[in-house]
Amino acid sequence: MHPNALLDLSTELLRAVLKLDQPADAVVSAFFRRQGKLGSRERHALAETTYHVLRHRLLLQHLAQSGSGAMERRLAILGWQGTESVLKAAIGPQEQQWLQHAKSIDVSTLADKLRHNLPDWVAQPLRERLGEEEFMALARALNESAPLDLRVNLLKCKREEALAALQAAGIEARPTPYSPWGLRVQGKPALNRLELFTSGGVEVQDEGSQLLALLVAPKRGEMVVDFCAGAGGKTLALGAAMRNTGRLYAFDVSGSRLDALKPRLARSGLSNVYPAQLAHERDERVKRLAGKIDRVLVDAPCSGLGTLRRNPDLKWRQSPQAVQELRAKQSAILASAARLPKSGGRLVYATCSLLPSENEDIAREFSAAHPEYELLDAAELLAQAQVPQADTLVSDGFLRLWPHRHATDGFFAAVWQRR
Ligand SMILES: C[S@@+](CC[C@H](N)C(=O)[O-])C[C@H]1O[C@@H](n2cnc3c(N)ncnc32)[C@H](O)[C@@H]1O
Repeated sequence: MHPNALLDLSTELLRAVLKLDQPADAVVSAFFRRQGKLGSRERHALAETTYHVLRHRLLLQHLAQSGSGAMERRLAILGWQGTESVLKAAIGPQEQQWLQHAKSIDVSTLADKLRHNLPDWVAQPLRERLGEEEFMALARALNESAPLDLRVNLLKCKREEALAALQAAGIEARPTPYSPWGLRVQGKPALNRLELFTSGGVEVQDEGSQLLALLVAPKRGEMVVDFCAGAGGKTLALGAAMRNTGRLYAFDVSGSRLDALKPRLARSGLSNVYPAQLAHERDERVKRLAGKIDRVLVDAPCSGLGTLRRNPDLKWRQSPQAVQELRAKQSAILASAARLPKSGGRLVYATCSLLPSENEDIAREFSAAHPEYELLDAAELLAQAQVPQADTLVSDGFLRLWPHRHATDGFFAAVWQRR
């Protein structure tokens, strides 16, 4: 495609994504479906440019003020992630000059906000929690792309065998530092045609998600509920940890998400999973299982701010009001799910948020209202699950994963045992 046309498409895609009325990945996929003729390199350049602009939106909008032409074109030029020669061929001498000038600006001299590229309402609680230096390290890590992590399905193969199969396919990978099930792949190779993947030997799953399943630690033959199973990332890990025995209920209010679990379930070889759509968190089904369950995972709906490396649009699409509403939902789901565990059973509340308001605050409120639940130390549980350096993953007894410290998405988990 001619460079001019490619830059125009990049501008058009940015215009659609920056409306921020839908998730960026959905807008990008729909755009590529409409532009069927784009080659893989061109798609890569457009997608990376879009994500770069979303990540560095405050800085790039600031720099774009001095240019001329459509704002989205200026942003596409400033954020261009395709080859330099394509961009050069697509822009005129005036734009070239402006770009040179913008690139010569020393970002470290600019206002704080333009360096961390987070909205104030997100930056403030994180800065309070981490202090200035570590907050900036987190902001940098959140603006990088996430590595590709896999979970080895131990029902199908051992981690070393999966590693060898990847190597034989020319894919470099190494064991993840914390999860005994994980492999971190070099680059972003396509995996979906690989026999290891199609036969269910591996699933794509961030190491942090794997650690959540390790905290639930379900055993053979147990009754387990994954209360917010979605497309089943954690369900699959739990089912494999149960060695395909017992009964694992995968609940969710979203039928379409549960539908997305089905092909993954088929690949995984699991037959102990029972997906069920709930009308709401107080559905009759929950009442029927009250007091009968060994382990319950509540992977609650949340702001998703721990996944900004993958979903940078969330920082612009979420709001303090939305988080307030989510908090109410989180408390209601946790309170209802807490009816399920039997005496001695385990309850895990987890999010992929970084905000204390969706994490420690919810967990502490729950502890205060539920004396029948004893808070367990996540570090001890992870150590029992053979996770190395477990104490470095935990603060005040809660699992607290941070992209800048642990190279995982941001995750939180609290674990209780019913007395
Ligand atoms: C963080 S996502 C779950 C991700 C999933 N556990 C995984 O590992 O892929 C939260 C899920 O909660 C579901 N949800 C929202 N409200 C719910 C409710 N009242 N009861 C049960 N699930 C709910 C959403 O549909 C969404 O799939």
